[in-house]
Amino acid sequence: MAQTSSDARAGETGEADAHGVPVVDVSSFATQESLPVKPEDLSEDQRATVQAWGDALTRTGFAVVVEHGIADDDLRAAFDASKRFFLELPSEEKLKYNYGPYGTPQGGYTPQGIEGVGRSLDAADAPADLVESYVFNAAARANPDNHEPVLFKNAVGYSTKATWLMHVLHCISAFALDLPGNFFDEFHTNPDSVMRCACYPPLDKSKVEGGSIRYSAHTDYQGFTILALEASLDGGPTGPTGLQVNRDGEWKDVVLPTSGNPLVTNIGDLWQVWTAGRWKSTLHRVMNPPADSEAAKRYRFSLPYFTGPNAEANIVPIDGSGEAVNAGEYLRQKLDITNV
Ligand SMILES: O=C(O)CCC(=O)C(=O)O
Ligand SMILES: [Fe+2]
Repeated sequence: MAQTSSDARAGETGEADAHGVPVVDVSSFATQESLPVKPEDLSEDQRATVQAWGDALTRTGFAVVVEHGIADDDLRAAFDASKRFFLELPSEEKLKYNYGPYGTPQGGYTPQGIEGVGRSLDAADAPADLVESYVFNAAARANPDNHEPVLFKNAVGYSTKATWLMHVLHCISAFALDLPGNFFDEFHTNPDSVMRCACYPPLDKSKVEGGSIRYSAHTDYQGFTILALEASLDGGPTGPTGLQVNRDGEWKDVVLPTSGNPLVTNIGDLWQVWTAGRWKSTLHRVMNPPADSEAAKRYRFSLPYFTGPNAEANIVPIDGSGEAVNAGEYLRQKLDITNV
């Protein structure tokens, strides 16, 4: 049964809702072998899921998805490979997989000090973020020989599971927008999606004093972001995740529910265009833990998967208003301005 944390899940996941990001159980779709196309084919549970999903995205542009069917083992394997890459490989080895600045067409590794995601929002002097990352974009996935094999296998392996979830979210979204369930399929036959492995090292005081945070305020550029946080695998109360969402000018901590394998999802700019602003591409950031706290001494790992439409797709608002945006050109233009 679909539910948000404001009803039956309240006892369990109240914190997440209290912080403004609704929790949506997507099992009524995710467990199906094929996805429904016509509204009359929806079960009662599916209708409730559609309603909860549409409400969440209209209110916040964010939803914490639970019961999505991706196994803990797939996520754990991807996190383990990411930790091995960032923590165990020497810098020279990691740099073998650097093919240029963040957003370089080949994908690969970007050390700290290069990307300042705040620059994507016209903040041309935003400092570098406190993060290193490894990106498997479509070109990287097509050229395994150019990439670190253990990370490739596990991160790309996980991304194939996340791709099914993308289809599930598109189907639920289409119904929530009064469209046929397969409306978004033709725009995702060869999706320009990006699997990103992010590592936020323990805080370095001098960089913090220079104004850097772990990942500065930005909106995501493409379709849905499906974000896995390592804390979600531990099964216990997690407290603030570091991820903060801006609601009405105020920063709110995202806190995960303690069951259901939560994944944080949000829409990027292209879906705001698609929905003619009905759903918002919401500002978010990864804030530094308090100085000298235990969390400030720890690494933080996350696995954001950005679902792109096909690079050549033209995104036209579904209500016919506004101008078309070319998906590939929009992404390129954003990536090109995010390096320090
Ligand atoms: O690491 C996170 O929690 C979020 C990262 C993020 O917002 C992004 O990669 O776009
Ligand atoms: Fe983001």
